[in-house]
Amino acid sequence: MSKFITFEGIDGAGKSTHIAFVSDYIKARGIELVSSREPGGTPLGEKLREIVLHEKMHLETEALLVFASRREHLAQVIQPALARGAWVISDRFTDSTFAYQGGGRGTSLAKLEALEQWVHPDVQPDLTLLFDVPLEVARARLDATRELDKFEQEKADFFAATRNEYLRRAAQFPQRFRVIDSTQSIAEIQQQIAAILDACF
Ligand SMILES: Nc1ncnc2c1ncn2[C@@H]1O[C@H](COP(=O)(O)OP(=O)(O)OP(=O)(O)O)[C@@H](O)[C@H]1O
Ligand SMILES: Cc1cn([C@H]2C[C@H](O)[C@@H](COP(=O)(O)O)O2)c(=O)[nH]c1=O
Repeated sequence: MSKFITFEGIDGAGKSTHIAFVSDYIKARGIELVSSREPGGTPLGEKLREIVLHEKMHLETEALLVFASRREHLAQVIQPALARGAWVISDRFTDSTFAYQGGGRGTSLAKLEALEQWVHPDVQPDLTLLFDVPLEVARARLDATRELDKFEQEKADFFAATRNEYLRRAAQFPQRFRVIDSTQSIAEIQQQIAAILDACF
């Protein structure tokens, strides 16, 4: 049976580091896997990603654009894959919108819930891995690696509110969220993820 798995966390929490591991772990069981990301995942979505990550805009414009990218992603990639029985992993999904646009920017959660109902009333992840770290740890990891985009340049308050909203949602939806202490070593985290995935097979 198909599964939809999402990876979440503040920038630098380490989620991208574990996607290859999860991908190999699932494929080793002979399962067809589609690996994607948001914003993006389709040619149109990738164009929207460039705009969202680099242009300044009204906070609600930003929320609308990430949901526009998601609508296309669902139609072109996620829903067809799930319908044929494949597993899908997505580097970010709607929890990112609640955390970044809702928690970080302060867009009304009721408006985001309305958009969620519009764009994917019948689709929710089966499993969401939330990579959780203190802001300073995430920031140090980012500074060590790359040029920062619009979100990554935000201040500590923004990321504190983003992280809080993630943790609030994890408490709200405990059946699908698994919170991973991402201050652990990569090997320890992989061991924890393997145990979580084993429960899905
Ligand atoms: N558990 C860990 N311990 C030490 N370093 C880590 C750990 N996890 C990730 N890193 C390092 O931190 C940096 C950021 O990791 P990664 O790109 O996976 O973060 P991310 O959460 O995907 O960030 P973004 O959302 O901005 O893409 C990388 O250099 C990675 O090697
Ligand atoms: C899906 C989604 C993403 N974002 C932000 C969060 C990140 O800062 C970037 C994506 O970068 P990554 O390195 O690929 O993680 O986009 C957002 O603000 N809202 C969303 O819905």
